[in-house]
Amino acid sequence: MTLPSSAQVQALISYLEHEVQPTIVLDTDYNILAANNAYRRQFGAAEQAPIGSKCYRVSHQYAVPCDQAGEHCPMRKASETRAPDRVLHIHHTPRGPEHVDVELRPILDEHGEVAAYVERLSSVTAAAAQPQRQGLVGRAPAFKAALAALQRAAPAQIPVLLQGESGTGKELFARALHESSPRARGPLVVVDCTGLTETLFESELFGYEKGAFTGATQRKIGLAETAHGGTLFLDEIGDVPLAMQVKLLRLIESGTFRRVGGVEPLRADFRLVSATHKPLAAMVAEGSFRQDLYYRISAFPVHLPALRERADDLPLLVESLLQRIAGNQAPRVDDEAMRLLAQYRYPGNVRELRNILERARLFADDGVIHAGHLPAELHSAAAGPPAAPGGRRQRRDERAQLAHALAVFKGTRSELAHHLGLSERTLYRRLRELGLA
Ligand SMILES: Nc1ncnc2c1ncn2[C@@H]1O[C@H](COP(=O)(O)OP(=O)(O)OP(=O)(O)O)[C@@H](O)[C@H]1O
Repeated sequence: MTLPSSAQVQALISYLEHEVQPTIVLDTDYNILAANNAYRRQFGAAEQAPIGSKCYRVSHQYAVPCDQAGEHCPMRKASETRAPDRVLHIHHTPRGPEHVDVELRPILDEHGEVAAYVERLSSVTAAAAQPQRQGLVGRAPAFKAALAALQRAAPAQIPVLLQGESGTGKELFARALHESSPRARGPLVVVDCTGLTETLFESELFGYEKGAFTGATQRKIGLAETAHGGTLFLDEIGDVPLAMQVKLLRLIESGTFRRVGGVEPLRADFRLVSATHKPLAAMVAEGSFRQDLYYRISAFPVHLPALRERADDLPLLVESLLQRIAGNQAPRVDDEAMRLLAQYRYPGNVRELRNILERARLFADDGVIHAGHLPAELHSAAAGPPAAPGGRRQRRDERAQLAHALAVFKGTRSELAHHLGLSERTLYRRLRELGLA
């Protein structure tokens, strides 16, 4: 393989020097040949370019290329396809580990062989890979897949559907998507579609004119109008009454609506993000959700993993949540307590973990959370048979955990739901599904 002549490399480097995005030039053996000004500022140690170093050593502190360390290597793929590749990696940076969007382009020589690569990097601000006091944190593969999807969807206008169990961070993801989009300066308007009657839903979403109904003493602007120039987030869209779904469809398709009691068609320009924990496709099949609306809202579906699907993230989440709950007084978690936390299956996901930690830290007089500070269901989960993959075993575990919580919890169902990090409705649904109601 011929390397580009040094004059060619120099021309390329001088072209890239003033690119605003951090960029490096690599040879085919993973050596960094050059790094531009933006790279030195953002990723260079003491603003120095790591010329001559291997990229996997600099970015990952690996001794071998990424693909030999179990990660996707964009260079390997681009050398096979001779086409650009883009991946989300966790890079070692002067600020600690960070999610980085890596875009790699092969430079071909006159024989069509790859002679060098240009790699552009951008720090992902939507989520952190190290403990953080706010926003999304995570680094497990299932979390990275959801984050990579968010990165792809954010710059576009495409409607996004976030699907995940209660407490998986759907609202936090919607916020991150909005903040990473070109509409970040516009409003993010959250509509909770749960428990709204038809009339209430319509007046909330579209607003009403003065005198539209008894009590409408003045005009009210609806949430769709408020979202103009920003993002409209319809949380729990599976709960929208059938009769309202057609009006919602019209709003989404044409961007137009009428205030209740109004005649004038109005227009709102927003980006639509929806979320649900419900199986919308199955609801379409049984006729409780409109198929046309489903296709409209689900152009870009994103699966948000349950906490048990991203068990590697537990220590990172525990540390972040404790910082959020207790600030500088955040307690430590001892090994036995961490072992119990790691074995539990969290039907209420991150919200349930947060509630468990919020309670446990009130017992941590010596600044350490011990196993005895954790609720009974975590102890019984640890005493049970080891969890094995597979739906039936998982269902059995969840059933045992919920049955135990029901038996030992002293408060009301609504307090139990809060304790488990579930909404009351979700708790009732789970109990019904698991035959415990
Ligand atoms: N990846 C994450 N990193 C940090 N915190 C998280 C993460 N995911 C969820 N949380 C926290 O868990 C709690 C629940 O998150 P959120 O309300 O976004 O979930 P949800 O899926 O919208 O829940 P629901 O379906 O019940 O409305 C919040 O306190 C949120 O900050």
